[in-house]
Amino acid sequence: MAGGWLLDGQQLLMDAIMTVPYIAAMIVDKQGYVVFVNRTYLKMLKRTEKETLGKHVSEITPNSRTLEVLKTGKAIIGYYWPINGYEGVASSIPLFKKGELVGCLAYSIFLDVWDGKTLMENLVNELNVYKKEITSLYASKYTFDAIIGESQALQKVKKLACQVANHPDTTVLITGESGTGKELLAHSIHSASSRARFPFVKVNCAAIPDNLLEAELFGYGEGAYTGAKKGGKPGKFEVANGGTVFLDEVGDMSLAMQGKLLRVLQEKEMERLGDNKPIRVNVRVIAATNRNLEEMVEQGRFREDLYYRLNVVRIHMPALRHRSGDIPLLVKYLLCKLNKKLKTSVMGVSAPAMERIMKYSWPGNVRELENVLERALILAEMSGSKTITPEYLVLMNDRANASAVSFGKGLKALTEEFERQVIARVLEETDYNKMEAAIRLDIDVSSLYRKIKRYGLGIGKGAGV
Ligand SMILES: Nc1ncnc2c1ncn2[C@@H]1O[C@H](COP(=O)(O)OP(=O)(O)OP(=O)(O)O)[C@@H](O)[C@H]1O
Repeated sequence: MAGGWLLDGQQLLMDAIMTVPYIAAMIVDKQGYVVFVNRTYLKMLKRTEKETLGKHVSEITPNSRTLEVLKTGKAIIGYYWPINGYEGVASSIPLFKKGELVGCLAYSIFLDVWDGKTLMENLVNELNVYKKEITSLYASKYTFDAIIGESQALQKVKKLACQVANHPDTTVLITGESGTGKELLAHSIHSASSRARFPFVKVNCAAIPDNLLEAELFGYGEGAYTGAKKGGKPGKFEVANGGTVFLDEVGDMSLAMQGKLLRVLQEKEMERLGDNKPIRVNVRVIAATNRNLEEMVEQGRFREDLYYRLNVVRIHMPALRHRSGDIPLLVKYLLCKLNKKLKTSVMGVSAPAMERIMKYSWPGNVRELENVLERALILAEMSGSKTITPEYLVLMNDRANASAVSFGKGLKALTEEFERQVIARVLEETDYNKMEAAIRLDIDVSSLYRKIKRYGLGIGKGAGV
């Protein structure tokens, strides 16, 4: 079909173009007579090859700008090209041989015709597969059934959470001590809401340094900084589109980041870093903190306007010591869960061990209970016991012990004892990450190191102090 003046390489290219289903392509010679036309073009023209080859371009497609190109020798890229009821974007490119203009290539991409449609469908299907994968990657892991406890306090929490689940746009603030199940509750709210088939994306605001947190939340554009990924990177707000963003430890966000978050919550729109294209944000925000936000607002450490934006529905997770009636149920549930995880078969807890568990104050709440039981279970299994007895329970600040220790001690010694226990607990909870522990304790890292040395707490992972 091509004219005889084409080079071998060009011939190969033309053969390829000939078979591409969604590109309409035509070549005319320098006078404007058709010397090449592909199948897609013929379908659009509703002509046969015989009726087209050798005809003048003005007769075949009067809206083409090919003749202009033949006159000027300059390419015209991306012009509007209506033909036979279709609308396309065409380009006309001059062809030269040994510096002399020999013709013009005109082509247009039509995605709404024939195989182009199939291509589009394939792309959409592929996109849906990726969307599904992202959703399952970020699927919420828990429902309300996973929240164990029948105390009145917990029932109240679950009832309120169920109600708010039915309002998928309402921002929720979950407060409570560390380990009380705030994240568990956030997952459950998402799972019970109409956003459940979209992602649940968690961001730990305390664990990420400020300069990285912004990119984590909002993503960055291609040219945001040297070495930025091609095409940029979506932030968690974009990934969660349609679903829920869970901002854990929101009280640990810097004031600067608080301002940026507030803007997104107010305008429901954000921009990637280094990119000024606005992106619509359709997510529910659930924030959680173990800090006293009211106090932080008073001290100027938390923005009042953001506080009100987050505090639309407030759910407080009660501390375990305030609902000790839930402990037996939790122990039963956790033993079952841990036996499965550790492939052990420790069946129960002796009455004296349960008494000790019930008396303990559980400063680390359910997380601490789970950790203590895990250790006890391993110790019991190692000793061949099927029951957890008091000697397998390693408790940090047993109330009974605390009062024994406190008896006859001065305030300074008691304060130090308390400080030691708190630091030990936070270190354990943060997996001995000193940076994170220092942030949680609200002291600087150097003084944390001094205290670790002083109290002999240099145990655990990375504790090279
Ligand atoms: N009511 C509960 N029933 C069963 N498991 C629970 C319950 N509450 C908490 N847990 C378990 O305790 C652990 C800690 O819970 P979670 O991470 O939700 O607490 P959190 O309040 O978000 O803690 P932090 O403030 O430290 O992030 C998890 O393993 C969770 O599954």
